[in-house]
Amino acid sequence: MLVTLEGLDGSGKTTVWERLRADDGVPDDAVFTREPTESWYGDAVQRSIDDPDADSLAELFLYTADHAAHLADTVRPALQDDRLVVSDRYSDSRYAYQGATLADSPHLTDPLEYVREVHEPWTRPPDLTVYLDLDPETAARRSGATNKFETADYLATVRANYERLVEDDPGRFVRVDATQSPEAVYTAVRDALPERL
Ligand SMILES: Nc1ncnc2c1ncn2[C@@H]1O[C@H](COP(=O)(O)OP(=O)(O)OP(=O)(O)O)[C@@H](O)[C@H]1O
Ligand SMILES: Cc1cn([C@H]2C[C@H](O)[C@@H](COP(=O)(O)O)O2)c(=O)[nH]c1=O
Repeated sequence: MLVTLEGLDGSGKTTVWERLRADDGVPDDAVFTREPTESWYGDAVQRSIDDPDADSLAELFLYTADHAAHLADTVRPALQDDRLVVSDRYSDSRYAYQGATLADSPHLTDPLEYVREVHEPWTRPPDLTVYLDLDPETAARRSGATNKFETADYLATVRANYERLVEDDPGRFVRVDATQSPEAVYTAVRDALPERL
C-alpha cells in the first residue's frame, strides 16, 4: 500500500511522517521515503529550489526526473514486496506546486492538467493521500520562509490547486485540519489509516 502525505510547506507532514515511523502499530518493514529524494536527482532539485531565477519548466522536469528514479529504485520494489510505503510528498506536490509556478506560462492553458498528463502514463498513483490542510499565512509562518516557495501569496495558489486535486479524486484523499495541535493532527491521521497496515 502506498500512503502519501501532502500539504503546504509547514503543514506538519514531516512531523506526522516521523511519528508514524516510530509508531509500534506500523509494520517494521514499512518503507519511509520522501520527495525530493536524497539521490543526485534530488540534489539537482535542491539546486533549483535554491535558485530564485530557475526556469519553471526546467524545474518541473527536474522534480519529475527525481520522481521517476524514486519510483524505480524505492517505491515500486517495496510495493512489489508487499510492503507499506509512506512518502512525505509525492506526485500531488508536483501537480499543486509546479501547477502554480507555471501559472503564467504562455505555452500552457491548464498547467496543473499538463503536469498530471506528463505523469499519467508511467507514475504509480497513491492508494491513500493524507492532505494536511492549512491556511497559507500559517504555512508561510511555520515554514520560516526558508525557500522561494514559502510565501503566503504563492502558497495560496498551491492550496487552490490541492483543492482541485481533492475535488477530482475524493476517494483517495483524507483531509486533516492541520491547524489543530500536533497530537490531534496525529490522531486524525492514524484514524484515516486502515487498522491493519
Ligand atoms: N500541528 C502543528 N501545530 C503547530 N506547529 C506544528 C504542527 N505540526 C508541525 N508544526 C511545526 O511546524 C514546523 C513545520 O513542521 P513540519 O516540518 O512537520 O512541516 P512540513 O509540512 O514537513 O514542512 P515542509 O514541507 O516545509 O518541509 C515545525 O516547526 C513543526 O514543529
Ligand atoms: C516534491 C516537490 C516539492 N516541491 C517544493 C515544496 C517545498 O517548498 C520544497 C521542498 O520540499 P520539502 O517538503 O520542504 O522538503 O519543494 C515542489 O515544488 N514540487 C514537488 O514536486
